[in-house]
Amino acid sequence: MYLKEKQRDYFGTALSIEELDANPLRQFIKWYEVALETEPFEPNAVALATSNNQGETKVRFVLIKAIDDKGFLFFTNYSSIKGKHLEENPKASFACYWPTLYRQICVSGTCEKTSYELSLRYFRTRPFLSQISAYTSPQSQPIPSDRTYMETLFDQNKAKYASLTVPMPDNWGGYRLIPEKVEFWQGRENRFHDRFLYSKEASGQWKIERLAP
Ligand SMILES: Cc1cc2nc3c(=O)[nH]c(=O)nc-3n(C[C@H](O)[C@H](O)[C@H](O)COP(=O)(O)O)c2cc1C
Repeated sequence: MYLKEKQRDYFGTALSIEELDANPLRQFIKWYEVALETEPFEPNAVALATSNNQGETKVRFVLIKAIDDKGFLFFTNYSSIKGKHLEENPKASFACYWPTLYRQICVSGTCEKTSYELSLRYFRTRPFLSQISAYTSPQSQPIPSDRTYMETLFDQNKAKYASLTVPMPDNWGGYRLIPEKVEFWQGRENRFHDRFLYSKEASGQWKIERLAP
């Protein structure tokens, strides 16, 4: 059965090599700032793909919380499936799609854990109840099917830490995805898109190539 679609043509404006920043992280930020204005929800949501050393793969969404001069930062539970995958195989990719702009960005590279200090600094910026949630949840572990089990734990921890600092769990923190390839995709009319791929060369320089749509 074919799916009913809400298909549309893409009317993005031309993207040329001249307007691209030499650094893909800066180019990402340039596009992100536009997406912040046009996307109704969470332009920092990206589909993150990981795999283990058996070749099993999984993709799921995370929020990119920061970009520094090395890469893209997201935060999670290190005992989750992504955490276990990245322990075995630090290679990962993510893609984001900004429909209002007809734009996609695909990033692949290698993940490293952020420092304890950086993870803690971010953990402390989270609202109290989000800290309680991270503290309470053994993310991605099977738990009793009745939701009251987690809600009881949540309420107990909320009461326990009401006037205390919530400890950041030992297995919670950030990853930095250090890019090796970054592709900027601008949807154009008749599926005749503009695509530019940045590849990191051994010298550390970025090479930029146009790809066929
Ligand atoms: C829009 C969106 C953003 C999300 N952001 C995060 C995030 O930043 N960190 C996180 O651990 N999970 C986030 N999640 C939940 C993950 O998709 C996933 O369910 C969870 O991390 C467990 O994944 P894993 O077992 O594959 O590691 C988000 C989900 C959605 C839909």
